[in-house]
Amino acid sequence: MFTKRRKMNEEGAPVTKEEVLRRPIPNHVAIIMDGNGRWAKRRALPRAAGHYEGMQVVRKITRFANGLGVRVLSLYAFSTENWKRPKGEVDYLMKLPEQFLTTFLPELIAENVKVQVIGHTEALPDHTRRAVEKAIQDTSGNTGLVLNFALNYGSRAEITAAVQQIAKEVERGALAPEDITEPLISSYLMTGGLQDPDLLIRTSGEIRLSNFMLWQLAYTELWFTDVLWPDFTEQHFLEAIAAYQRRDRRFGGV
Ligand SMILES: CC(C)Oc1ccc(CN(CCC(N)=O)C(=O)c2cnn(Cc3ccccc3)c2-c2ccc3sccc3c2)cc1
Repeated sequence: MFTKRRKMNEEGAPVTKEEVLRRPIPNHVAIIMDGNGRWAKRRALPRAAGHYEGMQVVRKITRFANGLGVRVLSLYAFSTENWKRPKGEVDYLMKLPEQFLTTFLPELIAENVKVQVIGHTEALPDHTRRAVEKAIQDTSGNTGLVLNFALNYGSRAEITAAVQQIAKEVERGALAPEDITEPLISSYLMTGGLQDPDLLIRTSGEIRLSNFMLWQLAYTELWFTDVLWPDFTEQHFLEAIAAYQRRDRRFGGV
C-alpha cells in the first residue's frame, strides 16, 4: 500500500505575491528563526553580525506579513540557552531589542501592529524588559497584525504551569474535573487568546520543534527550509504560504 509521500517543500516556479493573495492567507504564522550563528560563521563574521542581520530580517518579514494580511506572527528566536553563550554575546543580544524597538516602534505603531510577548520577561535585564514593556504598552490599543515574541519560552513549562493552575482551581472548587476540556486548557496557556498557528516555518535545516508551542501546533502545517534566517526573504515567506495553500488541511479528519 503506497502512501502518497508529500515532499516537505514543494519546489516550483517562484510564486508571486498576486498568486498567493488569490487564496486564503494563514491567520497565524509561527517562525522558529534559526541560523544566525552559522550565517556569521560562513562569512567569517562575529556571531553578533548574524544576530544583527537576523534582526533586520525580523523587521522586513513583519512588514511583509502585515501587508499580506497575516493576523498573528509568532517569532521564536531559537537560541541555545543563553548561559551556553559567551558573555559578550548575551550582553549584545540583550541590547538588540532596544535597538530594534527604538528604530522600529514608531513604524509598528504607524502600521497598527500590536506587540505581545509569551515567555518569561522577568529573566531579561531591566533595560531590555523596560523596552519590551514600553512596546507592549504603546501598541496595546492597536488592532492590526499581532507581533508575538516568544522570549525565554518553553512549551512544556507553559503546559505544566497551565495544569498546575487548573489543579488549583479544582482544589478550591472553582472547577470540576469534567470542566477540563481542550478549549479550557488552551485558554490557560500563554497563547490564551490567540488562534493556533496555521503554518510553522523553521529555517536553517533543523527539522525539530524545539519545545515550541507543542500544544498549539497540533494541526499546524510545518514548512522547513535550509535557508539560514539572515538569508530569509519575502520570496521564501511567499513559498511557505504557497505550500500551505496547496495542502488540504485535515484537522484530524480523513
Ligand atoms: C519585543 C522584542 C523586540 O523583545 C525582545 C526582547 C529580548 C529578545 C532576546 N531574546 C530573548 C531571550 C533569549 N531567548 O535569548 C531572543 O529571543 C534572542 C535570542 N537570539 N536573538 C538574536 C536573533 C535575532 C533575530 C532573529 C533570531 C535571533 C534574539 C533576539 C534579539 C533581539 C531581537 S529584536 C527582534 C527579535 C530579536 C531576537 C528578543 C526580543
